[in-house]
Amino acid sequence: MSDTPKIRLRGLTKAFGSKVVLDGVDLDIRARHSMVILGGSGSGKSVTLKCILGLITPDAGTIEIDGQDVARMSRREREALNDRIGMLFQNGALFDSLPVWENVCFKLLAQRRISRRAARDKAAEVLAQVGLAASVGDLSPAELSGGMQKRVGLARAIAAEPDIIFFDEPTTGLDPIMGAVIDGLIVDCVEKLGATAVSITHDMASARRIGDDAAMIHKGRIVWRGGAANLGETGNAMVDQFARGEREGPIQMELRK
Ligand SMILES: Nc1ncnc2c1ncn2[C@@H]1O[C@H](COP(=O)(O)OP(=O)(O)OP(=O)(O)O)[C@@H](O)[C@H]1O
Repeated sequence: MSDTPKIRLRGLTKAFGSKVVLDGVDLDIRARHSMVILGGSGSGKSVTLKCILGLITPDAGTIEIDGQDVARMSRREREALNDRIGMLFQNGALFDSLPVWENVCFKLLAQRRISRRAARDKAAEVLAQVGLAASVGDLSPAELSGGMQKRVGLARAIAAEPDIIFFDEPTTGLDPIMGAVIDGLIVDCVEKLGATAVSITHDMASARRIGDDAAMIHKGRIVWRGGAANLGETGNAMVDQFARGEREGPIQMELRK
């Protein structure tokens, strides 16, 4: 079973009206590895993630997690799977009505896996991992800077020690040093927690730091897959143009409809 990918996508297709966004996405994501998904704006990265998360139902194709087709799961099985998934949303997506510590331990509290007293201690511990003082736990998310909100979002994503973690633009809006700190935490999630990480990023330095594997999506299809370390020098003209941010190359900017 060790060769079974953590996540296996085959022929994933999704259209919104007449607009085909995913056009047969095939992708294997290795267990306990970090995969970075690259692609231009509007290429279908977030829609792919939302399909895996069960937030969007694909029109066709299969999604297998640990070899199990998610479309065939009972509601209870799907819920159990979701409990094993952590997600860092692009904007943090914190609940403003709850203090930071409750945000961090939201899932553990909702599942009654932890008492409120223990949750405060757990929140302090996880906040320290992302470089925030325990006192931040008593603040409201509205009182935090964007970068702090991002770190709290990361703390929330890892607090329940998930098996799979999705990161949507984890370093956007952070200063370069904090970006490197967050990258280090993502690597730790994989190396220390044994999680499988899937990240969407436009930050190539970050992609090289956090990724074992990388895949590029273009016009709703995976057009390349390889190691993340050599992004920019892969020999694939499309990937290298994208990774180097060059205007000239096979990818032409299209007017957005
Ligand atoms: N719920 C939806 N209804 C209609 N169209 C949608 C919906 N979600 C996404 N789209 C469209 O699907 C296309 C792909 O969107 P997606 O969010 O996956 O892009 P992306 O690759 O993540 O881009 P970016 O890097 O800009 O975030 C876009 O054209 C978007 O407008």
